[in-house]
Amino acid sequence: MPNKKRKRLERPTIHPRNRYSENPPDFRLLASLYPSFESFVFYSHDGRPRIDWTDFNATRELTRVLLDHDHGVKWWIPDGQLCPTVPNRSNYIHWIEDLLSSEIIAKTNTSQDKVRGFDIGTGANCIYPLLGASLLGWSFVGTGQSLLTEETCSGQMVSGEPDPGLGDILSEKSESLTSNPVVSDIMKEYHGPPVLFGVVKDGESFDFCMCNPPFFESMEEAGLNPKTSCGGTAQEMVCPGGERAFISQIIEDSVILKQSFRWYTSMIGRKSNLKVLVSKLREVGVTIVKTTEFVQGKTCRWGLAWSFTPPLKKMIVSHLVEKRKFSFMLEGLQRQFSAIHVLKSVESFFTAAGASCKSNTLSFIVDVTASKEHVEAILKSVPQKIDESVNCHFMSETSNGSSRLHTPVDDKLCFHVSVFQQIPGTLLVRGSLNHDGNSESGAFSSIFQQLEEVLKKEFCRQRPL
Ligand SMILES: C[S@@+](CC[C@H](N)C(=O)[O-])C[C@H]1O[C@@H](n2cnc3c(N)ncnc32)[C@H](O)[C@@H]1O
Repeated sequence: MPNKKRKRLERPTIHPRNRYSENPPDFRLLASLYPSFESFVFYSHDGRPRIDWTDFNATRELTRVLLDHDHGVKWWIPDGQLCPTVPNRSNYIHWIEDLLSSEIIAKTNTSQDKVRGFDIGTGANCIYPLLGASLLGWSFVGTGQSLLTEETCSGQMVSGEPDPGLGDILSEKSESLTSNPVVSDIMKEYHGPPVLFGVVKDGESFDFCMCNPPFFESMEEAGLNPKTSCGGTAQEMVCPGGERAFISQIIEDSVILKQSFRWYTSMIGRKSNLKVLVSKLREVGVTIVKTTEFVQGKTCRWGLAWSFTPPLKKMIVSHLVEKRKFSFMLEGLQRQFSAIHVLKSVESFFTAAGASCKSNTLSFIVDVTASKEHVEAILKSVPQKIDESVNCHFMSETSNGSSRLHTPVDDKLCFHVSVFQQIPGTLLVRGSLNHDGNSESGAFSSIFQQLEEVLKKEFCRQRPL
């Protein structure tokens, strides 16, 4: 099979419970049912019905008819506001549903009968509360600068009578979005109105929060995709520092609010930001991190979730996927460096934490033995504070649902790291555990990720984001 094709097949796809996963929207049927939509549908040479994705009116009409036809929701947004795509946004809702039903962390007593969510930045379109309520019966509190005035927002939700519950799903909090002096000292990158801390009331608790953040730093950056027209005003799309600053603020707020939310989650638009934010979570002492990829057509986004709720250890064991070998590439190696420099740096990385190392410069291998204390020292070697009271478990989820978990090591860790030349300017670094063991595998994975960051910083040319 040609490489390109195989790659496409291996990509994660739409969430299996997404109602459009087996049956994508049927434009022909919708056009026959909704004359207002019919005028946007045209037929290509092969007879397939299409719409012009660069036409805001067409995408808005599609969203309107899908919400009406498949969710019983009457919906509309004014010209130019951010227009959501229903199948895409449903993926995030189903992922949260997975998190809530998984038994990775303890259930809390916030989880009464009805799931209670908090939508950061509901926007004029109110899409997440609408989908969460219509698909799963959840209730929401929503916040946002561009949340529509009460009459428009509730008008969107209740005018279609099919779901009487929808009127209750959203209580608005936009009035809280004034600057808050209490939080100003913790805002390092983000300089906007409060996000969670200062907005959530004392004693209030939620099953989860979710966020589709203002992704961009400027409107120029936001207008980069000429192939679609989803609208979006500056107030909806832009914040100083972009999504990285915004989600960093959610993380900092979560450190204060801790178990007020069972799960903190956010969508992320750039993979490079995912890595940075996962590192940040590692620093602040969360108990668990989960990541996922949302793919829908040509759009790819990432989901990040974390919690301060204690993990259920027994359940965690069953989630473990043992892995003894890890590897990464060092691409764009700066000219003056070669495999030997990298090998030396690998050795210093481990000896600096007290681990013992034996290098073989002929075969480009370093043998490492690290005690529990050395492992802890390596994991703490990231600058900035770490909450030492919490054992950290980092999980990432791949398209096939497998998970990686990083638990503290019980005894000592023995492994070797090899450096291979791939092509000029590119090295492969591979780490292999010398023996089996689940907890070793978890800790080793964390250490290896850290090693990757350090080596990339030291040896690779930084690409502009
Ligand atoms: C990309 S839009 C997402 C809108 C909608 N949730 C969606 O998925 O289409 C980001 C939203 O965050 C809002 N926002 C910006 N700063 C905020 C803050 N400090 N608190 C809450 N919402 C904020 C913006 O006004 C905007 O509506």
